[in-house]
Amino acid sequence: MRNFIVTGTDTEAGKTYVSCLIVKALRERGVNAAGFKPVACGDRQDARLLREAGPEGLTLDELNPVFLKNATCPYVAAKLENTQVDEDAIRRAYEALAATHDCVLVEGVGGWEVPIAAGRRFSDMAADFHLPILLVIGNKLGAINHALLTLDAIKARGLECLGIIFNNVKDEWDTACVTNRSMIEEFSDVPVLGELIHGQDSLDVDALMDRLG
Ligand SMILES: Nc1ncnc2c1ncn2[C@@H]1O[C@H](COP(=O)(O)OP(=O)(O)OP(=O)(O)O)[C@@H](O)[C@H]1O
Ligand SMILES: C[C@H](N)[C@H](N)CCCCCC(=O)O
Ligand SMILES: [Mg+2]
Repeated sequence: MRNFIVTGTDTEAGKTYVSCLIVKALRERGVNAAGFKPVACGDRQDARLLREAGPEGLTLDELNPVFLKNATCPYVAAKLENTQVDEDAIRRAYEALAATHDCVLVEGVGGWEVPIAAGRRFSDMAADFHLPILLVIGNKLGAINHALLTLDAIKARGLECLGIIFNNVKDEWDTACVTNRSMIEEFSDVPVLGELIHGQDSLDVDALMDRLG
């Protein structure tokens, strides 16, 4: 099964929340899936949650090769520590995980165009991985713009967008939250592979698995 990258319309869109449900669901279907967090900023909670969802025995460092202490974009966080994001370390850790698992889910950091180094964005690193992309839309007023911009940016890099997961982070149903999905479906040709309500603790991954092949 193909590895893939999970990006989001923004930080806090629910990339980790959705990724953990996906890893769990794939593993329940017998796919030896594991989550990977190349870069964590501020804390390693994403990596801990992905480790909990995945196979036994992975260390945090195997699953999260770069951890920076400041809760900012990786480029700023690295500058504040007089260091740089070590993309070679990321690549080595990813290859090691990919060599021992059927499917590696790579969780991004913040949104698609987040700076990770001078002249480098997360999207540049994603393009170098050349993996298909799953977009998590944090459903709220403003998500349409963020989603269409992200989808256009993914396409502009010649990368495949597997599909969209609509994620209702909060238990709020204003007009925007109710109508956003129809707008995205009308203005984009990327399939919606699932929708999560607030607090949902399982995700049907059949449509995603079909897309992953
Ligand atoms: N469907 C949901 N139901 C309940 N809580 C949710 C849902 N989606 C996200 N959350 C919560 O919202 C917060 C942000 O979600 P999450 O950490 O997954 O975002 P993220 O996109 O991974 O952020 P980051 O850019 O920091 O990686 C978390 O506390 C998470 O538990
Ligand atoms: C620290 C936070 N949890 C994320 N990991 C990083 C978010 C970076 C956002 C940068 C930006 O788009 O302004
Ligand atoms: Mg996260």
